[in-house]
Amino acid sequence: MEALVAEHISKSYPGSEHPALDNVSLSIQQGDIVGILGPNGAGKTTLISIICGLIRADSGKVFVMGEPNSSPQTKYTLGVVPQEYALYFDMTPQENLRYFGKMWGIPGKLLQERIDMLLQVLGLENVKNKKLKTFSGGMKRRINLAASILNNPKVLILDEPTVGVDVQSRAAIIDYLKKLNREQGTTIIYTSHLLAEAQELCNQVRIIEQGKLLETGSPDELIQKYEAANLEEVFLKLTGKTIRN
Ligand SMILES: Nc1ncnc2c1ncn2[C@@H]1O[C@H](COP(=O)(O)OP(=O)(O)OP(=O)(O)O)[C@@H](O)[C@H]1O
Repeated sequence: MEALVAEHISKSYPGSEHPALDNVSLSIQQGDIVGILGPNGAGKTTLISIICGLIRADSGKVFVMGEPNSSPQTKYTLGVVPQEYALYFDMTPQENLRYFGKMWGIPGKLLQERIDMLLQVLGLENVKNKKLKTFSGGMKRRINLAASILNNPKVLILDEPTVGVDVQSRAAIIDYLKKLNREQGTTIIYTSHLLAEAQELCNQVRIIEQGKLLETGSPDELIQKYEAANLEEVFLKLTGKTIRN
């Protein structure tokens, strides 16, 4: 079954010359780890925001686990880790996670077990009683991730989760995403412009540029198709540009 289907999504922001998304369709199978890859401004955040229902597309439809993304069910099946922190900096990791857990209606004992597990696997045990305002960006990202997965979503979407984080946090995040996928079968969809990281993490990638979906496939399929050494080279052959230009 498909975890996510997006059909013919288009979106133009008022006043901009080019559409942010131009007729993008995606189909993502349950249990996949999918990288939505493209340079800055490609339309990744816009696409994710539409999938999550944060902004409206001009046209097109999105289904999550077979249900329209506007259905109340989606609140429980879809988890989102935004680029910005949705956290309280005057509270500790424990307090933040308890707050979010209560919001989800997770019963107290189960909630504490989940919080303890997440703090441990994300390497935050030793700072669990310190206020977030003293934390590095990478540590805040890890708590952002923990807050978004407390509710055990079937589909998890992350917007550039490893950008600007320290090496240790990056490894903790990547390892945890792999574990979540392996052990719970969580479908993981993440945006990135880090092609080497995506090549290592993802079994499927979608390449977007200037609002258009350019390629779909596994990293190996695309590397073969473009006779490339890696995904960086696939992107170069596909667009004539490096991803950072
Ligand atoms: N609120 C907005 N108003 C007007 N234009 C916007 C808005 N948000 C994004 N855009 C434009 O839409 C296009 C796609 O932006 P988007 O943020 O979706 O790309 P992105 O791939 O996520 O890039 P980044 O990696 O920089 O976040 C860009 O040209 C951007 O300037």
